[in-house]
Amino acid sequence: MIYTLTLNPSLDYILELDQITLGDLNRTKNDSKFPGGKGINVSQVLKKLDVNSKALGFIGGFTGDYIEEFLRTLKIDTEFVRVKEDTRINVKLKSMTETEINAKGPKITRQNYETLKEKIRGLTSEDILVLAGSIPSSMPANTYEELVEVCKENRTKFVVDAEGDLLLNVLPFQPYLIKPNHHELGELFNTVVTTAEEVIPYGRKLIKKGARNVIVSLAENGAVLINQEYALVATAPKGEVKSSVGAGDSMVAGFIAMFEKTKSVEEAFRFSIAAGSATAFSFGLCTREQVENLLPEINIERISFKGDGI
Ligand SMILES: Nc1ncnc2c1ncn2[C@@H]1O[C@H](COP(=O)(O)OP(=O)(O)O)[C@@H](O)[C@H]1O
Ligand SMILES: O=P(O)(O)OC[C@H]1O[C@](O)(COP(=O)(O)O)[C@@H](O)[C@@H]1O
Repeated sequence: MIYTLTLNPSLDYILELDQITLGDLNRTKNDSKFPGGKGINVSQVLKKLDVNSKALGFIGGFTGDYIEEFLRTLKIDTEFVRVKEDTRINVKLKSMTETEINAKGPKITRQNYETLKEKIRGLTSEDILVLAGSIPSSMPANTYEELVEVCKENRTKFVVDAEGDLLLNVLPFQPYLIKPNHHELGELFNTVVTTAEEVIPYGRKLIKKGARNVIVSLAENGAVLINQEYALVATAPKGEVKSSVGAGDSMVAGFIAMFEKTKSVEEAFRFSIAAGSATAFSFGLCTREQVENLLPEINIERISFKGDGI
């Protein structure tokens, strides 16, 4: 079974405006609400790709009710731990550029955390856990390390999509896949990386630290997959971006869905890019049909590291 873990779910509130003036009254052209948070998005895209998963994490208040109800109508299994405060609302401003304001999230008590941890202890070597997104600020900074340690003990394969130290600190536990975007990769090494060529050496450093596969996404410039043996450099399809919220999460879901089916890293990678772009070209998340239509537009070049050391 695939489990997704969203410690900090969100109700994403997407506001479209022609332009935004700070300090002034602004009115929207369109607005929409989506249940979000990285793991929840992964579960939703998996479902669209006909793959079942169970969503775990913390949920609270009226925003939490909305998310649970939404997932129920999509027939996505959930086993959330209820918390007292409301699940956060993340504001996404879309005008000439995209601006995001992600809230810090509700208070999580020690007891809430223990209840969640008990669920993670129940996973086995047959399961995959996707740990995705930020952690509420009331939780200890080493939360992900503690959880992946449990995975390691139970030989549960795990995938991590998180930023900064949250990501760096899980690497010694050998995540099967991590997916920083190029900004996040640069921040890990106090530098700026923009091209596939610049990404590869830093991606290899993450492999050296323990990751099995690294996908670095480059938005409209595609993505690079790096592992011990090779790098795959892929282009992204061209299209009109409606909202790129959830594009990265769609990549993670696309990779897992196709890898489970074919066990081919290259096919899974191609599918993951198509899923990311299909979401960027939609309001909300991609559909299977949109993903399949984009597959022929993706070119992948393989660079072998044989005899190159790491
Ligand atoms: N403007 C775009 N045009 C085409 N594809 C895009 C665009 N933006 C995002 N994507 C697709 O979504 C993937 C993830 O996007 P990115 O913005 O890098 O990740 P994240 O959402 O994690 O920040 C990219 O690798 C690409 O396949
Ligand atoms: O947990 P974080 O890092 O605050 O991110 C949460 C946000 O990420 C999202 O899951 C989108 O992520 P991506 O655009 O990286 O795929 C939103 O739905 C949500 O608002």
